[in-house]
Amino acid sequence: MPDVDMLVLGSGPGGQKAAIAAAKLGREVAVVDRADMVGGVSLHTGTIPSKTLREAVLYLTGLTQRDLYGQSYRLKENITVADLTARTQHVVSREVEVIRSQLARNRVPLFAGTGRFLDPHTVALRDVTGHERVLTAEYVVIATGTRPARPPSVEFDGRTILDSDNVLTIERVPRSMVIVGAGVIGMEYASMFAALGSKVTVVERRPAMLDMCDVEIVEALKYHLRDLAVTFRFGETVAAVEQHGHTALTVLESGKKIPADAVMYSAGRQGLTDELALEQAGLTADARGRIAVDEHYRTQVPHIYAVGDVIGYPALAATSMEQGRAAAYHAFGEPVGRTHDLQPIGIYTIPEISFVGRTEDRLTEERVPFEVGVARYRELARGQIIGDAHGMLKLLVSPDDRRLLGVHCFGSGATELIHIGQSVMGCGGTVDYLVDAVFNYPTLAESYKVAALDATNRLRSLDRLGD
Ligand SMILES: Cc1cc2nc3c(=O)[nH]c(=O)nc-3n(C[C@H](O)[C@H](O)[C@H](O)COP(=O)(O)OP(=O)(O)OC[C@H]3O[C@@H](n4cnc5c(N)ncnc54)[C@H](O)[C@@H]3O)c2cc1C
Ligand SMILES: NC(=O)c1ccc[n+]([C@@H]2O[C@H](COP(=O)([O-])OP(=O)(O)OC[C@H]3O[C@@H](n4cnc5c(N)ncnc54)[C@H](O)[C@@H]3O)[C@@H](O)[C@H]2O)c1
Repeated sequence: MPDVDMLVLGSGPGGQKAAIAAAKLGREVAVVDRADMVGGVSLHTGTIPSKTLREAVLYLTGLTQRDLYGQSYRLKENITVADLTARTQHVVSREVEVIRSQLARNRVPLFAGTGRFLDPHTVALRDVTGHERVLTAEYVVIATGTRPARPPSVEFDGRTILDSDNVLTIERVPRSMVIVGAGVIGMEYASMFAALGSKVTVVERRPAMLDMCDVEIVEALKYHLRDLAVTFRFGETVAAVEQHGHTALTVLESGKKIPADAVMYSAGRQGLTDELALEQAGLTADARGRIAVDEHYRTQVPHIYAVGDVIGYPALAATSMEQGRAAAYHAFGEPVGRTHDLQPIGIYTIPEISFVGRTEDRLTEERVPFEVGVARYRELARGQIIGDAHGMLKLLVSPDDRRLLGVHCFGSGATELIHIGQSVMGCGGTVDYLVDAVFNYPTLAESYKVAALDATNRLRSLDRLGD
């Protein structure tokens, strides 16, 4: 008899939800993680601290209030790191408590330490003192996440040369900053530091950024960030970063040199699989430490599942949670619905971006015809009230069956608003539902009705031509 039905390695969003789901099905389950990492990267260096920091930046700089109270409006003149991080510690410790108590009341023991395979059903758990205990399990879920990828030639010191882990512990807000990599992490931090008044330069190897998003929205984001003095260097690769006292000099392959108070690397992440002794379980990881899985999150060893960032794209907290639940349900024969195509993406840049479904570019590539309906916040009463003139909602509608193919949102509340579109899409609703629905007024949600009317007006012109 194995010691537990399911052993979960990692207590981030994926691991937590796998464990709770298994416990709710009446199974014996245990979770292993370092005592100081309960809640995972999501809680300690990723989602939660970065979003709490963003909230503090928006509040203290008054950035989003300037259209209302004037361009010089600020809540505080000299914003310090202490001002910015005051809430973070509180939020993180409360969340750790929530996770611990959720696990405890579902009778899921949390072992402090890290796990490594001894064989496909046996894991050695090692705590900080080096003490080891061995646990056997019928099923294992690997939810060990990722760490920032660090090029070996760059000497990270946590003061001037940083990654997204130690950017949270900087001593002062840098006057100038280079951000390497214009992925989601890079652009979220570029937005925050630009809002704080740092002179930010973003260096990105590719010719564009955030290519999963709507092109028009990415253009709008670039415009806003340029307005906050962000410089973009697309199609440029960082060759080296040199430290000169308190200044870091970023050298690009093109020969350009950029001096700055700080450099932050956000050039991808590496799966945390090197300490798992995967070979003992008959598993392997790719060069970026990722583990391959099937549609049920099973690895090539069928009783071992892998979920969350360790399996790669989309590498989000929300998707990791869902993968964890799906893996546990699959292991114990519980049916699980699949909503893969309708996972929303939320990017907390300033302003924020969110979307669900396909982009115009993808639909065009796939030769799927669509019509567009747009609502601009400046034409909504709520947009005027909150002083957000740049926000927009875009619906992509099929002219054949009038269903929504994609919803793209930019500006205040985008990451919340997107769920209206997600629900309509998930229930197979058409644009006509949104035309007929009555929304509270004045709200930003009203943008759905305005965009739906815009789309149907265009569809009507097409229909008339057809007649
Ligand atoms: C700066 C930043 C901002 C982000 N913002 C967002 C956001 O706004 N929204 C969003 O959806 N996502 C965001 N993400 C992504 C999100 O944090 C991840 O998708 C999520 O944390 C992945 O969850 P996970 O379950 O894979 O585990 P993780 O959260 O990565 O945690 C893995 C855990 O496994 C543990 N572990 C590692 N090795 C072992 C071992 N051998 N034994 C036992 N335990 C082990 C680690 O200690 C860690 O606690 C952000 C990420 C970063 C870095
Ligand atoms: N809001 C959110 O949902 C959220 C927020 C943050 C992070 N995340 C997740 O975290 C993951 C990691 O994000 P990320 O931004 O670190 O990685 P990424 O892989 O998405 O982006 C890294 C970028 O760096 C560029 N790059 C790499 N080396 C370079 C070099 N030497 N010079 C110039 N450019 C270089 C790459 O071309 C790439 O565009 C993502 O998959 C994302 O899903 C999600």
